[in-house]
Amino acid sequence: MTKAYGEGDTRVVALDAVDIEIPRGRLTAIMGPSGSGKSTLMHCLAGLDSVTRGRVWIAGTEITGLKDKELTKLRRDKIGFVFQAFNLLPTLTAEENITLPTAIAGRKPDADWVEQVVAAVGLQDRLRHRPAELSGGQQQRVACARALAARPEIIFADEPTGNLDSRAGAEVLSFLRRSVDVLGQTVVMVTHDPGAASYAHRVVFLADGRIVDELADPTAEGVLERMKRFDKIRTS
Ligand SMILES: Nc1ncnc2c1ncn2[C@@H]1O[C@H](COP(=O)(O)OP(=O)(O)OP(=O)(O)O)[C@@H](O)[C@H]1O
Repeated sequence: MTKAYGEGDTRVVALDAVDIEIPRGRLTAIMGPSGSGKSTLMHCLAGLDSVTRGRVWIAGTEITGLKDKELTKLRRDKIGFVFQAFNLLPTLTAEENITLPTAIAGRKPDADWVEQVVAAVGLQDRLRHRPAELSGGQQQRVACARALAARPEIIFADEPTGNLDSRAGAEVLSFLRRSVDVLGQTVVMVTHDPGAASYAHRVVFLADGRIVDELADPTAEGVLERMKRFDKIRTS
C-alpha cells in the first residue's frame, strides 16, 4: 500500500509501496525512527485511515473499498485497539470497561472467556475498582483485557507502554505476549523501545515509509544493533 498526504509541494509519501503480511497467532512489532510511517501503517492496516493506492485484508475481508458503515462494523467486530493513553471510561469499573465493547456490539460477553482473560491479566481482585483507583500499569492491563474480551481477529497496540515505567511496561508486554502464546491472539504493536520489541515474535523495521528489514525472535540488543545500522545509513 501507498499512503500520501497533501498535494503538490506539500505532498508527503508516508508509506511507499509497503507489502506486509501479519501472521495469525503471532506478536509483530513495528519499529522505526520518528516519522518513518509506523502510525500511518497501523492506521491503514486497521481501517482507521484510507490508503492512496493498494489493498488491505483482515482475515480474508478486503477492508479497502468498504463503505464507512461496513468499515465501522468490521472494526467493532474484528479489531481490538490498545492506545498509549489508556482510554478507559472513568465512571465505569474495570470489569465494566472490559465488557462494554462486547455489549455495545450487541453480543453477550462470553463469561468463561472473560474470566480467562481477567485471570491472564492478573486483575481478579481489581475488577470493582474504577480506573482512578488503579496504577498506570493496571489501567493498561484493563485496556488490554478490554481489547481481548471481544475476541477480535487482531489487536493493534500503538506505543502501549509509552506512558508506563519500565516495571509496569514489562507487565503489560508480558501480558500481550501471553495473550498470543496462551490465548492464540494476533497482535501488532508499534513501539520506539527495543526492550518492548524484544517481546515480539518478529520485528519489522520501517524507514522513510518503506520496510527496510525484519528480525525474528529478537533480543533488545539485536534490535538496538539494527537501529544503529539504519542511523548510520541515514546519516552517511
Ligand atoms: N495527517 C497528516 N498530514 C500530513 N502528513 C502527515 C499526516 N500524518 C502523518 N504525516 C506525515 O507522514 C510521515 C509518517 O508519519 P507517522 O506518524 O506515520 O510516523 P511515525 O513513524 O509513527 O512517527 P512517530 O514515531 O514520531 O509517531 C511523517 O512525515 C508525517 O509528518
